[in-house]
Amino acid sequence: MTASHSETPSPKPDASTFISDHQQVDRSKLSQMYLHYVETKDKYPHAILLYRVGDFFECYFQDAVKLAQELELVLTSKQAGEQGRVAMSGVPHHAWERYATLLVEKGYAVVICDQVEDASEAAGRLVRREVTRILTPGTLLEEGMLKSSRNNYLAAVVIAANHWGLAYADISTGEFLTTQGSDLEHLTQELMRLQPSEVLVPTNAPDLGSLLRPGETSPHLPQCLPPSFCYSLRSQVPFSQGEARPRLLQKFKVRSLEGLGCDHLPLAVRAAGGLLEYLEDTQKENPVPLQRLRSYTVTDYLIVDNQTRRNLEITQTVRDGTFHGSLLWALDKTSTAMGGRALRRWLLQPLLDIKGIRARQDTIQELMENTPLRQDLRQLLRQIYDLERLTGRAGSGTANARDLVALADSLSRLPELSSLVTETRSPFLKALQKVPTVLEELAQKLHAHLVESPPILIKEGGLIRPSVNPLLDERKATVEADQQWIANLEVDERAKTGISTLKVGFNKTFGYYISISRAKADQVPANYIRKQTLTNEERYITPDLKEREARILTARDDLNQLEYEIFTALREEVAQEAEVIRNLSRAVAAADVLCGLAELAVHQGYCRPEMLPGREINIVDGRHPVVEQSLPPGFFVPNSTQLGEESSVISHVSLADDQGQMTKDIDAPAASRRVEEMTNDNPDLIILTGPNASGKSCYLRQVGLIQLMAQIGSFVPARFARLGICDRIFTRVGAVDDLATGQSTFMVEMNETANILNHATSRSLVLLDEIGRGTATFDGLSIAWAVAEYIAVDIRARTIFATHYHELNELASILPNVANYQVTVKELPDQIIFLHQVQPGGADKSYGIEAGRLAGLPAVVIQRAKQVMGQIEKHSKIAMGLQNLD
Ligand SMILES: Nc1ncnc2c1ncn2[C@@H]1O[C@H](COP(=O)(O)OP(=O)(O)OP(=O)(O)O)[C@@H](O)[C@H]1O
Repeated sequence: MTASHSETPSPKPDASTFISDHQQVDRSKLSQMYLHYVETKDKYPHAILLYRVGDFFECYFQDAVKLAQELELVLTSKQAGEQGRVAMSGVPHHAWERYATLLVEKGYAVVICDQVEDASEAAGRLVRREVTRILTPGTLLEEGMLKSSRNNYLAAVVIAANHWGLAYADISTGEFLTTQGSDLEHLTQELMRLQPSEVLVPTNAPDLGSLLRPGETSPHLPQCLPPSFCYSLRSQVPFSQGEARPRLLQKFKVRSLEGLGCDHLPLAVRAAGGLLEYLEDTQKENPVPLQRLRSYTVTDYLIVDNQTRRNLEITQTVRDGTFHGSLLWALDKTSTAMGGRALRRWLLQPLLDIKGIRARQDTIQELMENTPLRQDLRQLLRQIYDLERLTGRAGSGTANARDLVALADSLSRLPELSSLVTETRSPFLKALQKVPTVLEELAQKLHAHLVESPPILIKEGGLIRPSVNPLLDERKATVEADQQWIANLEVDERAKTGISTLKVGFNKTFGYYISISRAKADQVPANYIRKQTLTNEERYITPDLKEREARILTARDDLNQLEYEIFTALREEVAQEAEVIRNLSRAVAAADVLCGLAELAVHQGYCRPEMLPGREINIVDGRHPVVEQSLPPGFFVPNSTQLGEESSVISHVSLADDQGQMTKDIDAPAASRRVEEMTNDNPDLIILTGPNASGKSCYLRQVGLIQLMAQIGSFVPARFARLGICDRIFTRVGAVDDLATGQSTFMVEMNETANILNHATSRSLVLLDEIGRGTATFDGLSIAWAVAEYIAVDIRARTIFATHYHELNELASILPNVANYQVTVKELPDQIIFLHQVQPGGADKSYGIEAGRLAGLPAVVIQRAKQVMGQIEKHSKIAMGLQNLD
């Protein structure tokens, strides 16, 4: 490796000594190769062009500068003909995937221009080079570039006034969906759920084709699109109805879009058509097989906004963003990569449909009751590789022989899987009963053709078994005979010359040669022609040897070529069956998720929640699914929850308090009428108090997680649960300053709270962990009070409101659908013991001063704090004070 390609940080290059803009060169003065480079670069102005030169992929001009900066490589220069020196940096060719992955992760598109013939074939002329691959963040297929546990989505959006269309595809698995809606907030939430690696946006920007990296802005990007994604600016044309529609019809070979369920969804169609055109444009070399387009409606699923997904730590923890410690971590007992991805999708898109939920529950129950079946299935599933992605690679022509062997191994497990589920009731398991014969035959054929452990490279032979193809066998025999001749040569020549150390060797430059130590050089026969002198040896060739060599190399090339052709034909056969394989893969993935959830339910002692259309949330002895798993067995203290039961509605509870004045004072006659009908035995809103670290947040999240788990069809960590379906789960927990947008903690908190108040319904679950802490105490308390009152009276969302403002406990005295609960502690003279038990009643004091005392604040400060506290409390009877308002 030359110093120019080493991975040490680049010293500041002297840019005056070379050209670093390909537009500025006089092309007539460029040598042939550089001319080809700049012409190729013209076609891909927005991507980084990696150009194969011998053992390296090199970049020149501006790309060289970018590559060196981004990957901390040395930036140097190279003579490019009469034009002079141009900026250059590069990476070793065998490691291109690693470097390209880093670039793509940073939001760049990468174009690979490879040598498509051997330098020796070029015989003096310019080696033929072609663009073999275009990599963008949303169009990856290479195994090493993708995370097996999650989908890699490419999305496309079309926005027209307040309406939007969104299509997305994972080209590695073939999934392709589209939807549209009329609330831009839903579009943002959908994008946040999908976390696409790349989003296509039709614009009339002058720099079409450019890729905005996360955080980069453009006036052409609609405001509602979150800045955290990569955006590809595309022309409007393929996103027009006139182009999108026929493109979809042609792609899926249908006469009308009705069959795809999107006939009535013009924006969804436009987004899907635009996405398809992008794939056709960027994947010309390797067209990817996509599954049939499906359409869906965002509001058919439980809406979990990004904030809530984050706060409930569904796929990663808030503190350090790790998978370990997330809900997915606690629930994932899947055995296949496909199952792992499906579970993630389920968690990010829980259901509203009770029938769908119950079908999943029934399967889990069946698998829990039938332990041998569950265990056999899991055992077998573990032997199934990532069929979805293997098929994708076969379809796009990027699979190697090992991929096909893995695919064949997996396909040949399917009949066993099918025989396990012959007696099952669940439709999810029944879907595995029928394995199409064509797949069994395909597996047999792949096994019969390919050797058991083929090499990674597919153009260098060693892939195909004997007796598959007579011509191949013949060529193999010739090559073997020639190789034997070479092997015998060493023995023969030793005998002939009497030189016992004589060896026959091979290298790329000289081909076969005879090596003799220099000390014996005088004994060399006359027909030996000296080719090279090394310190201790001389290397010779003979006319015979060269003649043989030419034959061997040609025969081997022919052999390898034939093997390659047989292999690509097999790969093509797999691609033909992509749809059948993927349909079955989906069934395997779902069965895997349900098996895993059943296993989890058995081992963690989960119960089957009874799912109802109403508003009730009744959890007996619920546990936090993640915290429970992080503590030693039996350490987690279970707690119950009772919220929003409709059956308990009674009609004669007056809003008036003991003094009989409140109905008038709240000044909300309509609301008060509704409130009159409720009881706080089954409240809508719980005010939860308790000292720091007593377990308020944990309890709050536990309720949210149980509800969410129930709506993906899972069993839940509780002794008993009866749960009404929620339309949305909202959370607000202690915010951190949002430095990126320059918003203060308090503004973030207020924005989040406003979002909840504007969108929650009586079917929503709202979890509030402190409101109003980021401002002056009285402002904060007043806002917290008003928010709680609004949610309880106007929205009637089922809510748990954890707070240190124990003044909020007074709300329960005036609103019958509010109840106070506290997390209990035991106070000893010099410590507080956390019992983690949630019990009815409000904490009568906050423990802040107590905590200060235990932390060692001077006694006089503590004493004074208590006096101040006493004074404040005298004046803070809020409910009574409100009575005096007009
Ligand atoms: N039910 C429980 N059983 C056992 N341990 C628990 C339980 N609930 C909480 N804990 C433990 O107590 C710790 C503190 O809990 P949590 O963060 O919920 O307290 P908090 O009351 O919200 O505190 P703060 O008011 O400071 O935010 C948790 O990390 C957890 O380990």
